Amino acid sequence: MEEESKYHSGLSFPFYIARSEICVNAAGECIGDGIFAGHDFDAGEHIIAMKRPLVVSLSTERLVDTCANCFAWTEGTSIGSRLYVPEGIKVQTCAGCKRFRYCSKQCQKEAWNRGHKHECKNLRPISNREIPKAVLAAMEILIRQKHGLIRDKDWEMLCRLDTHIDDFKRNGKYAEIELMAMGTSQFSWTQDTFSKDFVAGMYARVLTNSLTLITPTFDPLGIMIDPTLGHINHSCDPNAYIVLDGPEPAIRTLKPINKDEEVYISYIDPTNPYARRQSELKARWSFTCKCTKCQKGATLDEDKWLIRSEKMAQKYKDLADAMIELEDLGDNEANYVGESEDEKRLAAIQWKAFDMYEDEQQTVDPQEAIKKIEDGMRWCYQSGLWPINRQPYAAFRDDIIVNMSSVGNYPIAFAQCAKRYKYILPKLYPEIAHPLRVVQTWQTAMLTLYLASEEGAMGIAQAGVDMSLIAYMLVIEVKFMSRLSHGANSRFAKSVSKKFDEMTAELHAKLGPNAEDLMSNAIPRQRELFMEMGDWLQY
Ligand SMILES: C[S@@+](CC[C@H](N)C(=O)[O-])C[C@H]1O[C@@H](n2cnc3c(N)ncnc32)[C@H](O)[C@@H]1O
Repeated sequence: MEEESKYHSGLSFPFYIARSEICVNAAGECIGDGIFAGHDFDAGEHIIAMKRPLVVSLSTERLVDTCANCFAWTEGTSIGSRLYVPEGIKVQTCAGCKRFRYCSKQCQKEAWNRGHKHECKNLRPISNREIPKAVLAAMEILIRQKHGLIRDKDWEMLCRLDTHIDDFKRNGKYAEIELMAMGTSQFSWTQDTFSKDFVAGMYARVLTNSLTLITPTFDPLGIMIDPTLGHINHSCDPNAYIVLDGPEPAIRTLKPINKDEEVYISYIDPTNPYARRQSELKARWSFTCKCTKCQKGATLDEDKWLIRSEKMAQKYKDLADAMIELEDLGDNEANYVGESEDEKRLAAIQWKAFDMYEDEQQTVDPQEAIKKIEDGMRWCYQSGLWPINRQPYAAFRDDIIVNMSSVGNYPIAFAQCAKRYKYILPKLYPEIAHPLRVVQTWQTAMLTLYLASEEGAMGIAQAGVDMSLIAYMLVIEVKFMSRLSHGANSRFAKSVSKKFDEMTAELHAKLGPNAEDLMSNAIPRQRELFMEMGDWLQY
C-alpha cells in the first residue's frame, strides 16, 4: 500500500493481520483474523490512514446532498459546527445515471475512472428506483472487479472476509440475501462473470463487514467496505476507532496499544446496556461478544439503575404489567434485566424507552421528532429509574440538541448541551480526547458562539455571564483535543484552529492590550457559570 510507507518511517510496519483469539467457534478454535499493532502506540495516534475505503455507498437521503466522491456533505448546520466543509460547496447530478452527485469536475472524473464509467449507462433506466445502499456497494465491487479495477491483494483480502452465509441460512434470512443478490447481478450486468452463489456471498459479505461512513463530526452518511478496515474486530471497550477526514479513513488509538496487541473498534454504541449490545452484535454480525467488558456482564455503569427494580413506583409497575399483557414482549432479549417479576417489569419499561427512541430516530420532521424525544425523556426521568447517563436517556438528549437547533430553539439546545457537558460526557467518554466527546464539545462551542452573537443571547444570559468567553473556553478545549482525536493535520482540527484564531483576534480587538490577562482571569469564573447552567433544566 503506498500510503503505508509514509507512516512511522523508521518504525516497523504499523499493523499486521493475524489469527485473532476473540473469534472462536463453539469448539474454541480460532476461526477469524484481526488487526494487530506492529509497534507501541500512545493514545491519540493513528495506526493506519488511507486515501479512501475500497467502496462506499451513500444512504438514499445523503445521495442528494453529498458528493459521491469526496463525501462532502453540503447541507450546512445552522450553528456552523461543520466548518470543515468548504463554504459555498454544492453538488451536481451526474447527467448520465442521474443518481450520484459530485461537488466538482475533479470529483466526477475521479469517480468515473474508479469505475463509474462501467455502470453509469446501466443505472440510467433505473434512475427513479430506490436501490438499497448495500446492493449499490456490492454492484460497485463486482463491476470494478469485472473490469480489473481492484488490486489483486485487495480482492484476495476482501474475499477472505467471512460471508456468514451459514448464519443467514440458519436464521431464515438467506432468501432475502438471494433476492438482493439477484438485483445486484442484474443491475451490474455481471451475470456473465460471477455465479449466483458468488454474488450472494459478496452481498452477504457487504452486510456483515461494512462500517458506517461518517463525517468528521460523526454524522452517518452511508456504508463503506474495505478489506483492511473490514479485518478489525469488535470490542465494547475498544482501544481504537475509525475517523474520516473527507474521503480518508484513519484508525486512531483511543488508548495506548502495545506491539502485538489486537486493535479493536466498536461496531455498535458501546454505551448501551450489556443485553442490548449482545443482542445487536448477534443480530447484525452473528457473534456472541466476549470482549473484556462483556465478560463482566451487566455489572458496569451502563447497566446501573437509580433504584432497585422492586422499588419502582406502583404506577410504573402497573404500566409495565399492561405492556407485558398487550405487547408481544416474549422475545425481549435486548432488554433483559433478570428473572424476577419486578425485573421483567423493568425490562418492559426499558423496552418502551428504546422503542420510543427508535421511533424518533426514524422521524424526519424535527417538530414531530422533538415531541417524541420529549416524551421519551419524560418517560426515563419520571420513572425515577434512569441515571442521567444510562441509555437511551443520554441518546435522547443528543437528538433533542440536534432537533432544537434545527428549529432554531437555540436556548434549549444550549441548556441541554450544558447538562450533557457537565454530567454525561465525562461519564460516557472518560478519555478526554474521545472523538465523540470532542465533537459534542465542538457542537456546544458553536452553539454558544451563535448565542453570543445574538442580542442579549436570546434572553438566556444572566448577570456576569459572557457567552463569547464560554465559547472561547470550549474552542480552546477542542483545539487541543482535536489534534489527538482527529489528527493535527485533519480538516476538522484545522477548521477548529482557524476558528480559534478568528476568535482570539476578535477578543483582542474587543478587550485591548491586556486581553490575554483579562481572559485568563475571567475564564475560570465563566467555566463555573457554564457548569451552573448544566442544572437549568430539570431533565
Ligand atoms: C468485520 S469482520 C472482522 C474480521 C473477521 N474477524 C475476519 O476474520 O474476517 C466481522 C466479523 O468478525 C467476527 N468478530 C468481530 N469481533 C468479534 C468479537 N468481539 N468476538 C467474536 N467475533 C468477532 C465476527 O464473525 C464478525 O461477524
